[in-house]
Amino acid sequence: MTIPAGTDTVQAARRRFFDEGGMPDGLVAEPILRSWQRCTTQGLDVGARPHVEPVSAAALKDLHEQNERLRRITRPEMTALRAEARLTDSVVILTDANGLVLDMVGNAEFAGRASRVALRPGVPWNEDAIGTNAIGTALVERRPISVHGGEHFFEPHRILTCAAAPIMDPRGGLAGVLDMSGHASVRHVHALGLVRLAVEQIEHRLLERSFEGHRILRFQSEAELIGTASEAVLVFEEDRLVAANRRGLRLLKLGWDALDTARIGELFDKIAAGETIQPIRTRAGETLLGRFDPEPATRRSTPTIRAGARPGEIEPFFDAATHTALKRAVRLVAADVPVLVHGETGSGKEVFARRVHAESARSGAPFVAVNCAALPESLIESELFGYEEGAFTGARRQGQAGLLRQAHGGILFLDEIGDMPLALQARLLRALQDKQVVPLGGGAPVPVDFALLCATHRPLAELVASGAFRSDLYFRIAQYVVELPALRTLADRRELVSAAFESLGGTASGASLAPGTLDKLAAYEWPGNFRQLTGTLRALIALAEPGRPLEPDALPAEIVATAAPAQPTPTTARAEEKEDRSLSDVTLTAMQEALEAAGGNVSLAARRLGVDRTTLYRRLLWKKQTSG
Ligand SMILES: Nc1ncnc2c1ncn2[C@@H]1O[C@H](COP(=O)(O)OP(=O)(O)OP(=O)(O)O)[C@@H](O)[C@H]1O
Repeated sequence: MTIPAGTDTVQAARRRFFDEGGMPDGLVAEPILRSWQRCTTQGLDVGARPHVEPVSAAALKDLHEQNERLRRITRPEMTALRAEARLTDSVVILTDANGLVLDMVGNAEFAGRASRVALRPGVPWNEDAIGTNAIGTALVERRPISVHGGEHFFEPHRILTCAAAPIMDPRGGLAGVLDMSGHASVRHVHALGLVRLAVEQIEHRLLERSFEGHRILRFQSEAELIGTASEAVLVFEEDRLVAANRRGLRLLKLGWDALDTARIGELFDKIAAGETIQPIRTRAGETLLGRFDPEPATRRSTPTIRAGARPGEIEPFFDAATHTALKRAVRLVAADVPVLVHGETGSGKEVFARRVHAESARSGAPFVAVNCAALPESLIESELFGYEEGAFTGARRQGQAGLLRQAHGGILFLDEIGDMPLALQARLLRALQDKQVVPLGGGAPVPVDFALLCATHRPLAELVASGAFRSDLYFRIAQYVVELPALRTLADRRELVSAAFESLGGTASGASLAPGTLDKLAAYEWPGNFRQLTGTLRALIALAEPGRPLEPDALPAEIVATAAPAQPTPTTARAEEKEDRSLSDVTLTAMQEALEAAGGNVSLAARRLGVDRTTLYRRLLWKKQTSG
């Protein structure tokens, strides 16, 4: 049954349940009602203020260290969803297995509001303390859930709309929760779909990295899904099932209690050993397709960080100019010439870099991607250069080799290089020049050999001019610059949308786009570029109902509102004038102060001043020239 979740309905349900002590049957979803019941049974007072007890900064630091693996494994999804969250005025949250918020990224303004109701790092959002909320309730229910406005137990939380999914480890334990939260006045229709897909990727990676050397069976109803994050996976020790992903258990109608007890012979008719995909028959009589991973002894040694495309990633498409740039970049990498990839966020800089790696002679060695903007400044140095035993409090016993050394033989991809702190730029330059790494805490220099690709969405040359980026490092890394186009500049977006829908498995899964929906998608300018396009299409595919084309009302509001393709029009010019006017109100001192406070980060300073970045640049350069 679909539950209408309008404000009035929820209010009626609240009155019935909390004021009259009755059952609001059919007025709220069952998981919400179950949660309200749990909260009242354990004595939470709906009229009181929620009891919030944040941990201290030191305890949060410890928790970050304890959850280092989880944080590292979820980083790609956090980064991808962060861009989505910025576009939808929301935040992405990672919690530990107890619902304690470890990290929060996304829209800074909403993060500020969320923090007023204690939705911030260091605060546990479990049901016991906070009442019904997506994080805590997903943990209890052990399944994805969204909690909107007044469905939250406590009154102050009605400003939130949250979608969360528990991250399960391959042994059936809870590893953490991924959540997207925004303001309840905006319904984020795709948030739950996005969070679920992200968690599927995370769980897949958790499993991949945990069971090397075991017998691993991968299966699905369609061969194309094997090898993607949508595959079902079972892990056996000898013939005993020891780990699985959720899809693997679901396809066999098993629960987590099957681990350590079920034997392969009880689950399937005899499966031939071998690495090729073959039909396999479950004991329940269903025929699926599957294959075993190569035996550990015959397996090539796997790099620490996987090469090529990310799991579940689609085959990228490139326009003709980008395709030519790709071929050139492959040749330059072979000649040891560093390449800088420039493009707006989501334009595919990392995808491009991975493709260069896949097509290069270094494809058999690791591709190590480092997002310089995602790492806290204090961590970048130790992550990149590694450290010796006991280099600092909290350092691991045996020290750590660092990412530069992990890239040995392969490609090091420094994403968002424009965000690297100045002090570290000097250290990086030295390592690149000397082709050796000196770990933190001393120790002998270690020679390294990797090809370098860097990427940024920021105008590096201008950062050099404003002193925020070292010119010597710039000339070292930007010997060849590839400019990736923004999607709005591509002439045929209709073809692009159709190809992406196909490639994401939309058609194969029985989904289709109504003509009006395709028109809207093609007319939209995609400010988040490929990331936003693929994210939106993935969410649409997840929402599709068999046999019913997706109508425009399934689209996010900003896409529905799209009219004819927008060209740079007088409106844009007017907007620029307006920005210039608002900037004239900002004094030079305020500009300089904002720039200093932002550590030389012009984008950040511009955001804080509420003006466009390029306009701020123009003013700064103009000021430089006129003051000699
Ligand atoms: N050429 C492409 N073809 C198809 N999909 C793509 C392509 N490039 C990027 N994508 C999709 O967009 C997502 C974002 O790509 P990527 O991480 O490479 O962007 P980016 O430019 O590095 O973004 P950011 O600057 O925000 O880090 C990818 O996960 C992928 O799904």
